[in-house]
Amino acid sequence: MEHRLIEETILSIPPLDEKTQTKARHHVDNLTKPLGALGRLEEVVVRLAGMTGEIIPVIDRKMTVVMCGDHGVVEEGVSAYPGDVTALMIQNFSRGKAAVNVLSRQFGADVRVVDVGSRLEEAPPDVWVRKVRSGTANMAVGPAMTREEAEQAVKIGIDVAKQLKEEGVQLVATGEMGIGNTTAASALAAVFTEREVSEVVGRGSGLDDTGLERKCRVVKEALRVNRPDPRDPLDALAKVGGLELAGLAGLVLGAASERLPIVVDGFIATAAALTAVRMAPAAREYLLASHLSQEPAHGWLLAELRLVPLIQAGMRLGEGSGAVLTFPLLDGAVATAREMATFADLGL
Ligand SMILES: O=C(O)c1ccc[n+]([C@@H]2O[C@H](COP(=O)([O-])O)[C@@H](O)[C@H]2O)c1
Ligand SMILES: Cc1cc2nc[nH]c2cc1C
Repeated sequence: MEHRLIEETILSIPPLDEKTQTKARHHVDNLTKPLGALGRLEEVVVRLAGMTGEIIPVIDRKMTVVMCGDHGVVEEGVSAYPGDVTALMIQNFSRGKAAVNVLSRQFGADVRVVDVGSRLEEAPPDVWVRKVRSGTANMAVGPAMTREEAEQAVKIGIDVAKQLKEEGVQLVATGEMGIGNTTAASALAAVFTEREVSEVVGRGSGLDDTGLERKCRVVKEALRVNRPDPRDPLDALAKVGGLELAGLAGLVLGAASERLPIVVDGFIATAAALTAVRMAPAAREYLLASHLSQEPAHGWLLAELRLVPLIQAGMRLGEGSGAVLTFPLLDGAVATAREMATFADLGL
């Protein structure tokens, strides 16, 4: 089983439960409000019903998984921040002091930090250390990692999803931390959307104009040197992806196979989700898009996934912060389905 974990997981992703979905639609349509008046919240309830198989879904136990990894390509000067910030932020997550921790506390969710490939040598005890390697290699000169390493990181993500299911988690959010990872996400976006590099590269954590130009050149060079195959998502992940991106792709596959709803965070998390969906189209059905990032290519990735984000707040933080911000909206949506009167209750 172990060596076939990825294939088995892909094959075990069930389609949505259409009967339950139809019943949920019927229930929502009979609530005491004009038809469709709760807008996207209605769609959320109906989709969650199809994913979970419950007419009124229960999503009380939510977990944000923050996958962490470092990027060799940072040595090309593609980030506004030094690579050391990845390790510092892992410690910050562990102390509960990052934005994702604060927002998760605010909205009653938990955070699980998984180090798939940072350069941090000794992680705090609550961090799940599943390190495939200490950072990727510089994709501008060769592949970021081997195919085997990418597979290993995907398997880690699948395992994490299965463990969360066993713990009783009912919804997962995809977070990431990795200085340089918008370069990897842009490269994957170029591969999967076949758009020009200049269209898919943005300022990441805050590059100036010179930095942005340099980042474009580096992504072009990485694609020229590695020639990632758009029909082979694992090849693309290995050559121009990242360890936390591969981990998140695995998390999406694993969560979908367990019928767990997945709230996708920003640009990097969406690039990972699209990679997972290219591996397993059925996984798409389990995704909810949280917000629209400031990164210019995020909208195109969401369009590829046929997802519409719930929030536009000009965010570009990552960590799962945007996904966690949707939790009160999701809870509100489910509460209306659970607690509102129907027209039949009013005798109509
Ligand atoms: O999620 C987003 O849309 C997003 C957009 C820009 C930057 N980030 C975060 O910033 C880091 C990557 O930025 P950079 O410039 O180092 O590639 C990484 O840790 C991400 O979590 C995240
Ligand atoms: C400080 C900092 C925090 C982050 N959180 C996610 N990406 C980040 C990037 C930086 C630079």
